[in-house]
Amino acid sequence: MKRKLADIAAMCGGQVANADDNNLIIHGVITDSRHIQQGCLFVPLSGERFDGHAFVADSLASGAGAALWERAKGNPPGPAVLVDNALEAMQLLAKSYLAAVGAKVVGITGSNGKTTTKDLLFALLATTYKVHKTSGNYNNHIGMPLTILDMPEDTEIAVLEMGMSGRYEIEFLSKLAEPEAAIVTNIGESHLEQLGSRLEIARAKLEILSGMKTGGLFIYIGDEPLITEVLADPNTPKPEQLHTLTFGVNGNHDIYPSGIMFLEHGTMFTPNVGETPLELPLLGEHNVVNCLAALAVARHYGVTEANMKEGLKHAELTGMRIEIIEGANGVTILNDAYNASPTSVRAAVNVLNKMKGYRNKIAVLGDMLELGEDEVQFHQEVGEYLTTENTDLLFTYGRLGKEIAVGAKKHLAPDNIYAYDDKSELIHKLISVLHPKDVVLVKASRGMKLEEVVEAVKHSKLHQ
Ligand SMILES: CC(=O)N[C@H]1[C@@H](OP(=O)(O)OP(=O)(O)OC[C@H]2O[C@@H](n3ccc(=O)[nH]c3=O)[C@H](O)[C@@H]2O)O[C@H](CO)[C@@H](O)[C@@H]1O[C@H](C)C(=O)N[C@@H](C)C(=O)N[C@H](CCC(=O)N[C@@H](CCC[C@@H](N)C(=O)O)C(=O)O)C(=O)O
Ligand SMILES: Nc1ncnc2c1ncn2[C@@H]1O[C@H](COP(=O)(O)OP(=O)(O)OP(=O)(O)O)[C@@H](O)[C@H]1O
Ligand SMILES: C[C@@H](N)C(=O)N[C@H](C)C(=O)O
Repeated sequence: MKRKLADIAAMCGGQVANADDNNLIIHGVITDSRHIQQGCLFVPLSGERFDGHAFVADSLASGAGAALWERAKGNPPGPAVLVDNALEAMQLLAKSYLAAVGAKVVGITGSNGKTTTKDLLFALLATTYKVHKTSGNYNNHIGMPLTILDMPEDTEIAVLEMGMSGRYEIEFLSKLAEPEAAIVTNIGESHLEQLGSRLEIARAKLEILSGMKTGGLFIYIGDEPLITEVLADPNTPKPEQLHTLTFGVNGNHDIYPSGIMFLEHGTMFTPNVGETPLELPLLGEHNVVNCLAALAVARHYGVTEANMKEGLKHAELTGMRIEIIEGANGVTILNDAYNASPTSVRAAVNVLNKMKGYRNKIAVLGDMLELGEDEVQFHQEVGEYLTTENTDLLFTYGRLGKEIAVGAKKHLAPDNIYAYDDKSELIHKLISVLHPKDVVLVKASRGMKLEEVVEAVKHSKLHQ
């Protein structure tokens, strides 16, 4: 975003203070004083550890053109826009800027697959339009506004990931961004602790309808009865003249794959709505499902089949989502360490199941967080999902990971199950049994930071 200081004040309902020149041109919005860019607007947010106001003077000294400043904090230390609440002002600024740019918005939510689907949709649309997308996982009440404020002035379509861990968070995001099209990827168990039930998760996800434009397009996974139930509920806020499309792997959806071939480093399939076989640079049937949702939106915006095929070839995917890493030591790693829930762990194990020609299939699984009171049962059920078909050796990490080991005893021999509370001990034992022809799946919730295991395995010298 590039605007005059006075215009920024008008856009966010603030007042300019301490400025020599109200027409000072501001480039971009930054919330971290450690990453100031010359001429930016510094926005002081209050978080769990800091109040950003403490860094306003430093930010201005480092080159920020101006800062938002909450009136309750007294006099600003330099050029500022006075507001009541910096975060709310930043959100309002984002909404105003989005309206000025006039980009069409596609909102993406769901328990799993938001980031992957966002990356795939960007790849498809970018063959035909000027597209902006959420970077990384910037999908909440701070990240999405920052994504919008980072959007180039000539953006035609903005693909915005909308995350939540409580009710009405997606309603807020949807009403801020006013999507013309929206995707719900699935209803899993993520953040069940806060929502209490999968029905509540479905209700939270379908809040994305509440801000949609009239005549908008809602695309959702057709296999999920909870979505169908909430969509049919007359109390679910939705726009006038809403169009809907369903996607899924079996045939009774609007868009489905008419054939899936699992390759070594990707997946090939032909969507029922096209003639052209598409090659997806991702493993797993679940990623074919994600791609179907993206294809539905791309078709809606007139992207040709040839461009879709080309777009997928060049898709830039966010790492740590079943990312294939070929270690120098010959070990193949499936780095799925970004996050985990029962649904996503099963999806990853299904990938392991289809991998052939490896000496050992090794699963390194850790705690799945925020699952609520049934967390032990969820972990044991994941353990029971492991069989000698999909897993030769199981390593678990964490208090709840131990429960995966308990469940795994249903099908795996006890000698093939190793449970650890200490990550370095797990790594030491894992490396001692690794062989160049092994494949290792690494997966747990974000809070478990299992990427440390990935790094260790990637760089280890094997003993065998
Ligand atoms: C506010 C903020 O951005 N904080 C980030 C910061 O945290 P930190 O611990 O450093 O400090 P504070 O938050 O207390 O700092 C307040 C501000 O002060 C700034 N500051 C600090 C020190 C300093 O020297 N100078 C400064 O200017 C600071 O920059 C703050 O602005 O850094 C952390 C590490 O990088 C960040 O993790 C933290 O980010 C918070 C958590 C955040 O929400 N960031 C968003 C931009 C974002 O989108 N992050 C996503 C993750 C989003 C997410 O978890 N989504 C959920 C679903 C939604 C759940 C929702 N209920 C929620 O609350 O998020 C999901 O499941 O996907 C990301 O980073 O991936
Ligand atoms: N459709 C799906 N069904 C099940 N698991 C999925 C699906 N899509 C992605 N996953 C898995 O879910 C995890 C998160 O993927 P991704 O980051 O794309 O989703 P997300 O919704 O953005 O996640 P988060 O809410 O944790 O940020 C990864 O392990 C990925 O392999
Ligand atoms: C990414 C973050 N919002 C998240 O999903 N948290 C998981 C449950 C974790 O903390 O590991």
